[in-house]
Amino acid sequence: MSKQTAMESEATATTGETLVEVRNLKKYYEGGGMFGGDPVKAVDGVSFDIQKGETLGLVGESGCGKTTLGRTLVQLEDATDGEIHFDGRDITSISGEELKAWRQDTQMVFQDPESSLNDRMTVGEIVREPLDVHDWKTPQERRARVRELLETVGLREEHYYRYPHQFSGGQRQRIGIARALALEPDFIVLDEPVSALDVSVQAKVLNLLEDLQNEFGLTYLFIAHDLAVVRHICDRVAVMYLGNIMELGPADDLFDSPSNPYTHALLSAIPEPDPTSKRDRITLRGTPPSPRDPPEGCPFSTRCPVKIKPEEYRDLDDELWTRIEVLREVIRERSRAERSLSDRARELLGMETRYSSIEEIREEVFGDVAVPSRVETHIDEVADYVRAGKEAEARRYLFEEFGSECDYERPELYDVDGVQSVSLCHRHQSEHEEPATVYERQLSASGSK
Ligand SMILES: Nc1ncnc2c1ncn2[C@@H]1O[C@H](COP(=O)(O)OP(=O)(O)OP(=O)(O)O)[C@@H](O)[C@H]1O
Repeated sequence: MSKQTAMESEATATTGETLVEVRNLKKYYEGGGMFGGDPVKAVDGVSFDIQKGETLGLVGESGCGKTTLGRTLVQLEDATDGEIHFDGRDITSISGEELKAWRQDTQMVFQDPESSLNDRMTVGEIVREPLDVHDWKTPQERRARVRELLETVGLREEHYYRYPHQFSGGQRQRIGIARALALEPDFIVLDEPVSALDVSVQAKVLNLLEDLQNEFGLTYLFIAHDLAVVRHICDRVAVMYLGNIMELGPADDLFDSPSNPYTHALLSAIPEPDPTSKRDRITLRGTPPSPRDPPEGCPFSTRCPVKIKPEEYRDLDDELWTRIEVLREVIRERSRAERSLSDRARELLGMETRYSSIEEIREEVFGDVAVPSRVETHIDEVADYVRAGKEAEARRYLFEEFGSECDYERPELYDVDGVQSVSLCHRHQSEHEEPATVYERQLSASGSK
């Protein structure tokens, strides 16, 4: 398995002509409130290319940064750092008239056709607005263009003077698509374009999007939750977690043989259409960390079921290792939670608070497993810190004692499956077992119990 930088691996990810090149893109939202606080790292250094005419899918759990990435690509948000090249030009550094001219080439279609269309404007006015803003040709030509666009998306001429609320969800989404097409863009970000629609209508809108792509040579970034839809419509798929792209590859390869531990987990959560088929389900513990306080190493390290153990604990039983990880997660959650003044007061007075004592946590986590003394002494230390109210120190202690490269080193993107797919995981280094191998072993062990 060859190790590459993100730039190198993405440059070779696909063959065709490149339209969009994204390099180490970051979008941070500065902390609000009186004291500022840490920024929300919504997009935290992503690199990828989009080829002309392709549909790149972007998937991941709610809050992982998909919409922010889409909005930043079309410059509805300013990038905090990094570069976005369109046809070779870095558009993060343009402004004024140049930016306005470039905006014609890129559009965004939003999830909710209910709220994204202005109900006080007629359909004709909504679709015509971008033409007016850009002073496109003459008023007569604009009207003719709108009529043509309505027909292109399967609406009728008489719809011109109606209002959005007079249409169904599917028809409203067609209005949004007609508006996005008005200035003949090259690139469209589709942000959950069919999620709000009935299943029967979803297929029609997806077919329309595919037809439009073929007719006008459009390039799409398709953001979605529904993995079945993504597999159907996308050429390649990028999997996002906590502001990072964990894996990117051709749709069929990624769905049939995922490389990244997070992709394995995400795909295992898809309901199986055939009830007799037995697919192993991977349950992830805990919740994703706050994007204000992401892990230092791999973004997925706090929840990864196949995380690399540090050298000195490689012989430890998997079950005990999982419990140590659970303890780390509990302490992390506690150090993250804001304790109210009344909680602090009750604690100082020795009264019951909503926080379990470290003794209770210990009993719950390690009560039914044998803990060797070389581990126990460290848990004792951690308990002392927690009793003294020093959760941050307890967390640090656990990090230093039980952390591995997954905790303290950010992985590179590695080539997996030849040159088409890349995955962000230390396990792709030759000295480690591949994620799929470890998952298989874990699943066969749990099956034989
Ligand atoms: N304007 C903003 N100010 C501060 N934080 C924001 C802002 N917009 C988004 N975020 C935060 O950035 C992170 C990424 O949000 P984003 O909406 O991009 O995720 P998403 O993957 O699109 O989620 P969903 O699937 O629910 O739409 C979240 O933690 C979100 O709370």
